[in-house]
Amino acid sequence: MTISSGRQPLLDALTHLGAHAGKRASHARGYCAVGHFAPHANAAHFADIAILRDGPLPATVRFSVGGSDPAISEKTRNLRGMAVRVHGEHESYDMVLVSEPIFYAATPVSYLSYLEAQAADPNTGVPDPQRIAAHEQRHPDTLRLPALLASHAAPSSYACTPYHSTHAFLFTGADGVARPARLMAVPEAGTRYLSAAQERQLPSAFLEREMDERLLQGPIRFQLYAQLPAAGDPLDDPSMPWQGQERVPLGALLITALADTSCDFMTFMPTRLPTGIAASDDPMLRARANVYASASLARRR
Ligand code: HEM
Repeated sequence: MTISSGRQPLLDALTHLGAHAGKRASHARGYCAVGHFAPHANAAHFADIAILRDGPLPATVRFSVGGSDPAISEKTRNLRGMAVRVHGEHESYDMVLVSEPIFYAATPVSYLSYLEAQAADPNTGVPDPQRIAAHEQRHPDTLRLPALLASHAAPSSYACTPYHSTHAFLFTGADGVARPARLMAVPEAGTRYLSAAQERQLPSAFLEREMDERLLQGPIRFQLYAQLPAAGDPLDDPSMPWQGQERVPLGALLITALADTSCDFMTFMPTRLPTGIAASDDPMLRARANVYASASLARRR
């Protein structure tokens, strides 16, 4: 069913892979949570913005499973998402993060080719292996994330995986200098993937109940960091892992309760940034701004 306008090739390609009317064209399965963000005492040195100076601020969060199918099994070895909006007094800050340090493609052209290669051939009902092979030869950047996802089982909980921005952003510090960094959220519960037995035995939907039970013990915590690049780490390619090990602590994100469907019609925008944080020249990040705005409009129709 058509939910796209036809003016956004990337959105059209995602939609063609099976988007459902009224649902997100990507990360369709998910649910909402609420909590707050407590900045680290020194975070404003790194990024001189009100959100990092003020006390704990309310946050709306959406956890999701990648893909366009709202009924996708939560055991699927694909990306998990954590979208966060920190509600500042004057500005909000959206962080749209995924459970691996890299994304599918280096550029919008490469991502479009990847999505088109995954589409079912109308004659056979399955993707055309020759088209996939031709795509992979032209765009080897799109091989990295699928290999990483296949190398381990799905996270055993939304609370037990790190999340990453994959893009670099520019953070302007108290000294007026803008420094590139990627965002990462590190779970205090540690990183845990499903065991082989859990992959076989768990029902396809288990994550919400797991979170409900976990929240009975208290808030779920993530430490948010700015990951700094090492020399040579690319600032404009989310398909490449960074070697940089240095991290600046920005604060703690606490999830206190699940919130059902309250965020369903919110659009978390990777470019909704407070003054003091700017988008980098990453062409994927630039492309996302238009796509998410169009997707959101289409979803509300
Ligand atoms: C040009 C490349 C990309 C395109 C075309 C794209 C497209 C989309 C679309 C259409 C949605 C649904 C938006 C809505 O209806 O509100 C979405 C959601 C999402 N995307 Fe992307 N995306 C891209 C790159 C990325 C990257 C690099 C990341 C990694 C951080 C990412 C992570 C997510 C997450 C976590 C969601 C779910 C957000 C939510 O829960 O509301 N995407 N994407």
